[in-house]
Amino acid sequence: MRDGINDGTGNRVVIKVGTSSLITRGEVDPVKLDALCATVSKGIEAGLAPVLVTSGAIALGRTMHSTLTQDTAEAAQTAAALGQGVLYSALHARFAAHGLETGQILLTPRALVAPERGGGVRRTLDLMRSLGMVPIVNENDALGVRNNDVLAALLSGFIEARLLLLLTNVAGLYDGNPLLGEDAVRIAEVTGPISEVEAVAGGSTGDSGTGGMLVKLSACWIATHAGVRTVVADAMDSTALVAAFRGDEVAGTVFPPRTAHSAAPDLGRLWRAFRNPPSGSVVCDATGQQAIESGRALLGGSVDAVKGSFGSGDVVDIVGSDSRVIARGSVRLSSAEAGAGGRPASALFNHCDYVRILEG
Ligand SMILES: N[C@@H](CCC(=O)OP(=O)(O)O)C(=O)O
Repeated sequence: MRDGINDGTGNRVVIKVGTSSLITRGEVDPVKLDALCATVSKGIEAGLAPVLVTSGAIALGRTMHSTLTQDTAEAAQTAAALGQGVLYSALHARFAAHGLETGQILLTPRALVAPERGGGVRRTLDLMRSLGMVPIVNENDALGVRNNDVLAALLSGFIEARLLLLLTNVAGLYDGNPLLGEDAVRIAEVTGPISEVEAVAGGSTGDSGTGGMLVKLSACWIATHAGVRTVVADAMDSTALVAAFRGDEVAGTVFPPRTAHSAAPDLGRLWRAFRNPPSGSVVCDATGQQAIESGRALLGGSVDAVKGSFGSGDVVDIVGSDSRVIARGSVRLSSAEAGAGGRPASALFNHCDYVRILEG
């Protein structure tokens, strides 16, 4: 039963807040933090059970040591090691002032996509929820700095959330960059083909987080293909959570689920297919298209053309002869191997490791 606001399972929501919506000039911003506390408090008053995913550790840590401004993975990881404690103590103290008890969980995508690792995470979240605590999640950056939007999307599928709310410093997806004063129009709802939406977002660098809007879309595709409604909204709008949950008008962008909610979405497959924007594409013939539509292996013999340059393990689109993207996945063969002209007989994807693209 997923319909009632207070039915025990249907009230779960994941709220992700980006660096730009918590940190100003290298410090936790009290005004932004209060806006987040107000969002969460209003959600709890309305009967929701929020899990928070917050960024900001790297930005905080970089200001603590001059060498940590370097653009290297280890500088970011060390900055996160310094900044995480400061970030969490600020969150813990301010939430406590709002009467909310919090607890910190550091995760990686792998902990959510591998069933043998997820049990402890699930039990921790369940107990925290039953004790009325707000879990505050961040990526365990020492194990690899990736992207918290994607982590939050995986978490929303993992807990079968009713809503993923991505809070940022622009109120949704625009067809330009409103922060640069461009005459940009907000897109209220995204139901069209994902490649068209990405083409719009590619020119929209409105969000100042690590990945910008294009990477945020990767998270939207993971969550909506796991059956979770996703909304991108302005972090300062503390009414957005409850409005988005109720399906009321929100000053943001709504991504309706692209599949019926599945009790056990294949999060590993969704992660591999959508963790990055695609590096290229393969155009397949009618036989290949039929194989994809029935979930079978796409053989090299069905590839008519290869576009872009990609390596084994990269994300690529599978395009039908009508130029429509029909699937996306983590490819086994590089672009050189797939397009060598010899039309290799072997499968392009390990274990049919692609996700069929579903329109909203
Ligand atoms: N774990 C990192 C998150 C990095 C990240 O994804 O940042 P953002 O794009 O601002 O959500 C941190 O706390 O800084």
